Amino acid sequence: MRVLIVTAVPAERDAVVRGIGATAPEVAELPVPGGMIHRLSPVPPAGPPLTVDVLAAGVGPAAAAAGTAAALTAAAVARTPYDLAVSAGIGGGFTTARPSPTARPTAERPAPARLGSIVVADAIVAADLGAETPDGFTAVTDLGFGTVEHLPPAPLVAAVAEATDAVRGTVLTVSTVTGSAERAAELLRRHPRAAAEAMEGFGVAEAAAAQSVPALEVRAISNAVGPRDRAAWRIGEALEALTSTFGTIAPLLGTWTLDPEGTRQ
Ligand SMILES: O=C(O)c1cccc(C(=O)CC[C@H]2O[C@@H](n3cnc4c(=O)[nH]cnc43)[C@H](O)[C@@H]2O)c1
Repeated sequence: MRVLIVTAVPAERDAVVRGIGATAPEVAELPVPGGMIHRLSPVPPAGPPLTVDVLAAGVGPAAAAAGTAAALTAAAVARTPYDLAVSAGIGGGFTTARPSPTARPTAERPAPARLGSIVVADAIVAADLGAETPDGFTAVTDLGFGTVEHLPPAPLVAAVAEATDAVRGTVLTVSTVTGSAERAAELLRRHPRAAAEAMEGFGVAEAAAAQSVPALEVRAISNAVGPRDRAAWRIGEALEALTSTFGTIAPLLGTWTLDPEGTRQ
């Protein structure tokens, strides 16, 4: 089982590597076109050996897609394809339980994603891929092309969320970080199940889908989605949460396709 984890920046990559490295020392640094992979070999509780490669591919969906595609293609050409691609890093959390103070709470909304908590995406959604029209935002899919959503494997989402006590919900991918209460409310109105926002998940998932590789997104919440308040960011705490989460889930990443006897489904 081979897993590719893609972060935006080296600080996130190092946080993930520290977490996995607690039980599996880094074994190699390998160049791929445009980047450097850090390779680890955690021991899975069952099933075949596990190789986890971690790559910092840059900020934003385009850099994430380019880095992911390069790593996936290099592995496929070497006849050692990846079984899973994971977008990981810090993110903004939707910390309110409803789209606006006047909106009725719905059973659909995930729990609020508080600072330092973990969000696992059960849907990875491109939130600003579309067109502005007189009637408001229209997604590319409503214009008749492309896709705006990728769904990670449900058994893997459940296993990771249960092991880490994470919030499960939609993680939005945006090219512009939300900076106002109005924009946050608009995103929640369009995506009532949104738990977090970041800038890379859809890029990783789109590149993975192009090669029929499943994708997952894991975000540690560093700030609330909404009005800009740099003093309130908790990047250090979020990176620590990322480390602890990947220490916990690394072995699981190799087992989600196994049946109860430990053989591949
Ligand atoms: O300048 C700002 O107001 C601002 C607010 C939050 C984040 C940023 C970044 O430039 C970080 C981008 C980087 O981190 C991820 N991230 C973290 N928080 C968020 C967020 O609230 N919305 C979107 N992305 C976020 C993102 O995935 C990037 O890798 C600046």
